[in-house]
Amino acid sequence: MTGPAQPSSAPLPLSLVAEGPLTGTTGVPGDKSISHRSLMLGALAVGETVIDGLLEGEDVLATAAAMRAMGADITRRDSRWHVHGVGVGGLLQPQVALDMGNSGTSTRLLMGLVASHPITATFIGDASLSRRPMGRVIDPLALMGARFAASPGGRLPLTMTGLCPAVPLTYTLPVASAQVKSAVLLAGLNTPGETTVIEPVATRDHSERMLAGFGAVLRIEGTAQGRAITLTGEAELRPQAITVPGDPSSAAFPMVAALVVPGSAVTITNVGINPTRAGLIGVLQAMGADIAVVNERSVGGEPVADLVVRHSPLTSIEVPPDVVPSMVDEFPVLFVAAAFANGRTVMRGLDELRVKESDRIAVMARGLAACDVTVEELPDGLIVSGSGGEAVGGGATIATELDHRIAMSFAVLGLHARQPVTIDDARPIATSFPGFVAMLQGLGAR
Ligand SMILES: O=C(O)C1=C[C@@H](OP(=O)(O)O)[C@@H](O)[C@H](O)C1
Ligand SMILES: C=C(OP(=O)(O)O)C(=O)O
Repeated sequence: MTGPAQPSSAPLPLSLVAEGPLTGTTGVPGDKSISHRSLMLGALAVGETVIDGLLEGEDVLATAAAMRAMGADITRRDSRWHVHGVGVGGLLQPQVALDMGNSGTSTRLLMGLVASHPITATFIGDASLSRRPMGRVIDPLALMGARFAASPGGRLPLTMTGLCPAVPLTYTLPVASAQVKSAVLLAGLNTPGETTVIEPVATRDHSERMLAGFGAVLRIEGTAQGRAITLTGEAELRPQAITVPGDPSSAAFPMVAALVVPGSAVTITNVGINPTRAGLIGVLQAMGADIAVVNERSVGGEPVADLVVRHSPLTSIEVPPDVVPSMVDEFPVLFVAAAFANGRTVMRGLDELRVKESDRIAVMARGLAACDVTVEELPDGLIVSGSGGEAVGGGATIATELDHRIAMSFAVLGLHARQPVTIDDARPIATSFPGFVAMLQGLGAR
């Protein structure tokens, strides 16, 4: 098996500054979670699925390449993506290793798909992805009958062979993870009988919404153990026309930038506000942020709104741990907002941040300290003592550790720092937010 894929180009240092307020209106690229799922389900429907607003980031392009390698026909024409699927049960044996790049979502969801097809697939990824735990999906998928040869610690590179027909399963999630939930449900699509996932804590529900939209039979019940999602297997999916809303996890960056740069007023249009994703808005509002959620509507079965964000004095709070799943990817940039708040912002229950593209608690704690922000790292969180709205020290070069959210978070911190903040490598930003720098420049950053 091959080792982690290496980036081909040279590191790209980045430093952004704001010499005045950020102003204007911007959109953000399509939702990454929804984009992955639209390609995967389109690839399992017979007929043509057309996708508008797909995120053309590297993570989603890795999913597209893998679905092509397993038989789907996926093309981009007239700024739309056209997917001709193979039908549930129709995935072909890939002839090459599936290169997942930096993307945990691609890897874990595709492992679910492979698990109930009679094919063997090898998954590889970059150095960051090759450190991330896959045991959390291997465990339930092995119970369904898939076989695995993984690298030590249940990591990539790994090769797996699916079982067809697979064994239906009732599985209670041991970690709050939409990726694990989705992997089991996707495996259930080509499995006879009913597959049930019970989640003690609700996680993002894009898979459930989209499976229902494609015509799968799905039942969702509240139980004493949590939310139980039951999928009837051997499903037939009908192709769809999908419009992908803007990604709230990407909108988080201009949102926090506008809050912390004095005098700013920014409108972010077409942002997904699915309650299982929108936790950051409420947390920032509880800190005193002036964020108006306007023009609420529904796009492709998902709630969407425009966000009008004005520079605001922020006050520290203790963030309730039960909001964590609804904003799990937004904590790095919330740490940045906290760096400008008045007082100590306490954030706990963040164990999952340690197994993302980087250890996001440790990497953020180190970088903030290097920029003269006082932080206290906890085993499961971070306490940030803010500046009360003043510019932070800055003046550091941040190691982004192949983590797009670390890179973007420190780019935002640098917008209100006395000395420039330099990101050692901006290339990871392209995994989720191509156009990030141009977006901030459009609002007045330099
Ligand atoms: O299902 C998804 O699309 C995602 C789920 C989350 O991961 P976990 O399931 O590991 O919490 C999130 O961090 C990731 O960016 C996308
Ligand atoms: C954790 C993330 O993504 P993934 O797990 O798909 O790599 C993220 O986008 O912040």
